[in-house]
Amino acid sequence: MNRASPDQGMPLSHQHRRQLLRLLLAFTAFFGAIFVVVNFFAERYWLMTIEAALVLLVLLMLPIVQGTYHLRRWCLFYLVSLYAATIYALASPTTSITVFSWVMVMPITAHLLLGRRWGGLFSAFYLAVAGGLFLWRFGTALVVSSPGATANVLAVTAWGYMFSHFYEARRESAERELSQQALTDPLTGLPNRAQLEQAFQRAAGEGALPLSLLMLDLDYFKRINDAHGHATGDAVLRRIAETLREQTRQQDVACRLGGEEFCVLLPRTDVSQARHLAERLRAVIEALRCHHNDAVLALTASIGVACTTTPGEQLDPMLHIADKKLYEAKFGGRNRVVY
Ligand SMILES: Nc1nc2c(ncn2[C@@H]2O[C@H](COP(=O)(O)OP(=O)(O)OP(=O)(O)O)[C@@H](O)[C@H]2O)c(=O)[nH]1
Repeated sequence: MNRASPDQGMPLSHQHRRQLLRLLLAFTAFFGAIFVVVNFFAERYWLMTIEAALVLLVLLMLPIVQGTYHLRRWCLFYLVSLYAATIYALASPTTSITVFSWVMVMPITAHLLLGRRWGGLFSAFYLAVAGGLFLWRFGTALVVSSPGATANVLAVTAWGYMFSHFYEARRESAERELSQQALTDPLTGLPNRAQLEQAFQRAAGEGALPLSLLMLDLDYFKRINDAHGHATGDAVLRRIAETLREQTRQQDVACRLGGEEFCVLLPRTDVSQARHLAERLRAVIEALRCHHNDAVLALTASIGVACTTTPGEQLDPMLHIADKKLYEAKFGGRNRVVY
């Protein structure tokens, strides 16, 4: 059986982070190997061993992160390993002051891998430790004697931190907004077909059986558009959406499939409960009084009901059945429920 991609159904950033982590692992292996050699000739054997261990670790991680479903854990593991190795290098009395240049890239790395909140916390912790180690190794005398150099280093580090923090905050909110737009019908604000698919997978995954589905289509909607204009038709669709929201339970998912066709997913609902709700919806829609100028628009809906008790059921066959029942309702004279 084909395994689904580990990024399927995840935010886009998940896929980006996977690629970024792989790139970082390759970089770490490459530069780590260089430092193993450098430290060997500098006779810093402990540091050389730690760097060799880091190289080995990242090489082992490379194939794992490609298919893991626990990407966040691996990002954390990588960062902790990188932090530990570099902190050891910062603390080693024999390394040069330039080893502290690594500190500047850590906030960017942590933010891009872990996001605004955890990336921010991780980098703040790392910067505090690195600052402490710097003072411990070189004392305040160096800071006082070269204020220009100190200001440069502090400014670049703070710059990197603020830039990545702000960038991640904006990126996260843009991603939230985009995914909300991609899952919502703009006219009615109801979930769209893509969100129905997700809700169905979730309900099926949780074993919320029996699972029912109502397919609802307004009758002779074209006549409303033709007689009163498209804007009135839109207002009617929004009113129907409101009615569906009011009449359904919190766990139900009412969505607009397109045109004047709606669907309601009913987890843990058997066919008789679903039929009951469908009859109620039909009656409420029939009793709705939508006003246009001085006219009162008469609305009715036909509803098809499908229900499953089978674990692992898919959305498409259920939609197909509900659609067939809806067609029977239309064919049988409209303003009725068929189950
Ligand atoms: N106002 C408005 N009309 C829409 C929208 N989407 C589709 N429609 C219209 O919905 C109408 C659907 O017409 P039909 O498919 O013939 O259905 P109907 O008139 O409801 O007839 P039956 O379903 O057979 O009862 C068409 O006139 C479409 O232009 C929309 O977003 N807004």
